[in-house]
Amino acid sequence: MPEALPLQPGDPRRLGEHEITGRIGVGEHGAVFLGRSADGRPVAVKLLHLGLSGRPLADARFTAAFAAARRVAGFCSASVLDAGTQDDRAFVVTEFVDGPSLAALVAAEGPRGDTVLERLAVGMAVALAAIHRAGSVHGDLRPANVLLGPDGPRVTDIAVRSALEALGTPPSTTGEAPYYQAPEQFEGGPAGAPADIFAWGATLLFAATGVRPFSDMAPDEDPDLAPLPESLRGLVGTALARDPADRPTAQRILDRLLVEDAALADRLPASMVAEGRALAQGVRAPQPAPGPGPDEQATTLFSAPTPDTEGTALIPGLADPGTAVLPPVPPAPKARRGGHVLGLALSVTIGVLAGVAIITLVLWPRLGGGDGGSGGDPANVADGRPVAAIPGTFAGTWKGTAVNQNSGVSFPVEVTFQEGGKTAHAVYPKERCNGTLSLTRGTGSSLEMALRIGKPCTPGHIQVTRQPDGTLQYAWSRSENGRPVGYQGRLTRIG
Ligand SMILES: Nc1ncnc2c1ncn2[C@@H]1O[C@H](COP(=O)(O)OP(=O)(O)OP(=O)(O)O)[C@@H](O)[C@H]1O
Repeated sequence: MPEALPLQPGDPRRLGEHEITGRIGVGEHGAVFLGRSADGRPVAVKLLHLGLSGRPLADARFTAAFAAARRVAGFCSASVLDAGTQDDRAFVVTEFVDGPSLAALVAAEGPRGDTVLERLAVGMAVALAAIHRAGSVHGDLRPANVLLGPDGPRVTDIAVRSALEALGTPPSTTGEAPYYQAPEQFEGGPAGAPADIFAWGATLLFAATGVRPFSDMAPDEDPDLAPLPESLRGLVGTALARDPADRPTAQRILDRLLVEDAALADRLPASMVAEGRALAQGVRAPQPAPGPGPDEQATTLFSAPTPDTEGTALIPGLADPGTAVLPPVPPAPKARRGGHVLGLALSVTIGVLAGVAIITLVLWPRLGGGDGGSGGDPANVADGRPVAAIPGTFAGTWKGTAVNQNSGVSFPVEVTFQEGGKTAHAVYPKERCNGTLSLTRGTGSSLEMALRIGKPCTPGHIQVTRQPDGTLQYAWSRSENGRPVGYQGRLTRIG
């Protein structure tokens, strides 16, 4: 089984048919657990934060939302294996993908080069063509939902957005989702197949530049397409058309990239090309059996030399996403918790670095001459030396979404650190709170800070910890009536 962090008190031990064995991470809508299916395969189980009480027919509505998605097969998507409800919560089970998300990799290492962009373009289009062909819609394609597995990109979270909508949850206006949404979605229109195509283009531009191409408002300017390889520029331009009718279908994208541009097809794994061409022609290709490691074709092609310096740059290791998570609430006294949690994260990290990181290095090289990314130096994430002031690796403005797992409430957080300072500035935009974080003690990789903040926000203890994927874990805690309470989230550097 892949590595994951241990389960916490209160975490489920079983969801549906699936044994739950560890924690992978927490997102805006749910916690993702590592599980084992009845046949022993590793699976990822997303348990939504949302409670179901008071939502009539929640079980039927939720499972129906995945009916079409469960028919999607293909090696560029994380297949939906099951969906259901248990103890007032809804869960969805997908194939486990052993690799970081595109968002995490770009945050840690910077933009990707042409070869990777072409693989991503085709891989995501293969996934979308299969999803649309099955009569489903992704609804929330973005860099966090593209996992970079050993055998290629895999699109995950298929139909989760429509399942949330089926439960009466309005589309998220916080977090990352709005930055990749098509104009029609801002006008309250449906997230149909053309919206997925818009998100395909926006996600590729993010991968090419390392920054989001649009703001969280309806896109109103044409983005600069120059950072994309010439092979993708025209297609991404039309994918980002404001009128959904002007966008190509996923099938048309595959036709252009794999049938009309044979040179591009020569640079990709043969299995990906075969599946893409079959989908372009409206037939289903034979499905490759999902394998745990890099297949022969993928390895050959992903490690092929390229005109730039891709593959030669030594990228510090990235760990399994599971290492990037701390327990939601400190279960033990503070001093022990810091050491225990960090030690735990490190031991898991060390265990997987040799596997995932080496595969990631070889298969997902960055742009030659890139700036090394905005996420600091993940190789030194284990820096346990005490510090008296904020280290340079924390400097900058970081943004993300925190989740209170007890209440299920999520909210955005923004924190700005200055190198050499002893305080940092925290903003909770939704609550309109500004606070000051004062360093109480810390190491090169983890800072303990006291948060002073006015109502409606609450002061408390903050622990900010650098993660192997270049993000920061931001955990708030305090004791209420002798009981620890807390929230936490992952922050990505934005400036
Ligand atoms: N199928 C999967 N296999 C392996 N890891 C996964 C899978 N799905 C999600 N993860 C990992 O689990 C963690 C949490 O994922 P999640 O989807 O909740 O994050 P998010 O996209 O930021 O949040 P949300 O989708 O709720 O807005 C991430 O590290 C993600 O890479």
